[in-house]
Amino acid sequence: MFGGKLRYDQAYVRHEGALIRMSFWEMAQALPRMVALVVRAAWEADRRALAGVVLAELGQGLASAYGLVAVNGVLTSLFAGGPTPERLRQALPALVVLAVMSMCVAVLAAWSVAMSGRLEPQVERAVSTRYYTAVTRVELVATEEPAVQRVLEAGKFGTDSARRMLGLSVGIANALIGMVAAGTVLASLHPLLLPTLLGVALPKGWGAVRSARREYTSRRHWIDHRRAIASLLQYLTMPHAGAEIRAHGAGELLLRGYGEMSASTEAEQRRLARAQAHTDLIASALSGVAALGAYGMLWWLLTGGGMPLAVGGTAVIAIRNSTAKLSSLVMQLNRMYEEMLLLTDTQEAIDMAARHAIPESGADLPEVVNAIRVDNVSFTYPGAEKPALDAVSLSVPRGKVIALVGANGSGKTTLAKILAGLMLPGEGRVWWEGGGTADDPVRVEVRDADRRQLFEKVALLGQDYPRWQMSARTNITIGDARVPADGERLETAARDADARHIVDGLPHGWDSIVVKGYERGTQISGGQWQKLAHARIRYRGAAFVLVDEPTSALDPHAEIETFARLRRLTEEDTTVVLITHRLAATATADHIYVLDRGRLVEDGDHGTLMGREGGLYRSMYQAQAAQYDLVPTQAERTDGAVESAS
Ligand SMILES: Nc1ncnc2c1ncn2[C@@H]1O[C@H](COP(=O)(O)OP(=O)(O)OP(=O)(O)O)[C@@H](O)[C@H]1O
Repeated sequence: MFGGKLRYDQAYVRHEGALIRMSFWEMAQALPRMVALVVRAAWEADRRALAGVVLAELGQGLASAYGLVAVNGVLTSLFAGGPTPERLRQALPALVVLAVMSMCVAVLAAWSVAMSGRLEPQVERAVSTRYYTAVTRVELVATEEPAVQRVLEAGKFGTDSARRMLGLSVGIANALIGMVAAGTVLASLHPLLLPTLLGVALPKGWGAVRSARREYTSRRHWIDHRRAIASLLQYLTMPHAGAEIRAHGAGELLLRGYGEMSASTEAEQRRLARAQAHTDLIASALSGVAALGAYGMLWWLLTGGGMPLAVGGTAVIAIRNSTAKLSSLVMQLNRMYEEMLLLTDTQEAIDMAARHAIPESGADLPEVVNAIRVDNVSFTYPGAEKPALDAVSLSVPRGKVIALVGANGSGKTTLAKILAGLMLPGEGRVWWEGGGTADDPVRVEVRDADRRQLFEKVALLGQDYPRWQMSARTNITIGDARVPADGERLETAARDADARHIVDGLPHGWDSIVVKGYERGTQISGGQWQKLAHARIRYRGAAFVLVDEPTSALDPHAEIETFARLRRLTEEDTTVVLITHRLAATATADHIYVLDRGRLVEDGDHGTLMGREGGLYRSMYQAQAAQYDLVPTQAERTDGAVESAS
């Protein structure tokens, strides 16, 4: 279904350096950096909440340590000589301290939960915003490079890791402080008891890291596979695929594919579970031996008379406390390690995005641009063998309709993207000209230009334009996100694009959501979507309007009307770059450029191009016109000649 296996893409994992990054040493080094990243995000989001969490955790540690000291006091009083009521009375103050400390721990734990609950969503938002802002600034052409695409895609999985890492950091801090408290008390009871704690901790830590690494490697290897399964399942519920799913039986094929692909995933899950069980067993055995050693040493100290019984009792409680904290620490470290790997991916994606970002500054464009000049431009898509554009030179003057014509794949859309500044040419130059004098205009080359200024001058209606599954209003006002939505502009744009009547017919007018399934949701037709898209470029009100097959879904009357409306834009000095296979519409264009396999092969107005015997434009026009019996095809002309000769 996907033309072959999608798993075990080891090369890419190695290429990204993920395996190197995952070494224990690398991760140990990365931990402070990642925690700092999370803490910084938390600090910027909500300082008071962060301070609250830190204080609550430190307070809990202190209270636990005092609690243990109090336990020691209680046990010492109880194991002392004398009558029982007397011993109980002596234990009372320490018991009160113990009760107060327990209450403190409970209150501080609740406070920490409340504060981290407040902080976590804010941290997630901060990191997600950083990631998505960075990704949307990447040069379009960079997103076409598989290596970049993969890093950017992998970064998506770590955006909520920051949130989880914050929760885990709090948990780890809590466990660590608890262990330090118990360790300090243990060391003060007898210095030999402390190293035994390490013996219990180390195997568990080793097991946790090993399992997390294994899970992560598996996730990276199977990333394409998981994506493919998700997209496959998505088709099953997508409204636009619904007809073929039912009528063509495509659903059965997809479900079969899902079954086969899931079987491979399940096998991998089984492998992981077996490996994890194996690792856990080894870690627990080693840790168990160390715990046995700790209790053995305690026994030896007690029997040898080196330690009073009461102190031995406190030591047992301290060891139990610290091993409970240790279990929680190991569990959380395991998850932390995995989340950290994911967050590292996000950080790497943000860094990669920054390296490929559209520059945020550049030369100012002239206030009024009189022409875009394309000079000997070639462009090859990343990974492609042949250029999509090959030494193309042309000019797009202000206030004209310029048509780009050519067969499928001849390079029209690519040229439009270059004109819009969305892609930079591989070779050649694109000049934006204006101001100065007619002989010596101000010229800014697209690579030097402030691209934000350039984009402000452009409105796009692509072949595959987005159908925003939002309100009818947003579908139009999203055309100009720089300013708050303007009702008057909205009405004018809708009227100018012949879209007002569509909105009148919607159950909730402008507030209707143009997709079913929401409360105010409704479905609109393909042509109605296209009219909303036209209204969107009207709303944008840019000097250069680039439209790619703008009437593909419109009925004949609407199509004729739409081309006329686009033509009328030139009366406001707007330039229209029109890509269409409907050559009746290009007949009225001011200038037509004809592309063939990436090269510019003809140009001129309709009359000039039709006068060119054997020309590409002429043959395409005639072939289309012949469908309506307007012009005889070449074959018909030849037949006619044969008939008249005979
Ligand atoms: N994202 C891409 N990555 C790689 N190659 C691409 C990409 N987009 C287009 N191409 C290739 O570049 C060439 C020009 O494509 P382009 O979309 O510009 O043609 P077009 O003239 O607009 O075609 P159509 O009339 O079918 O819309 C084609 O060979 C196409 O396969």
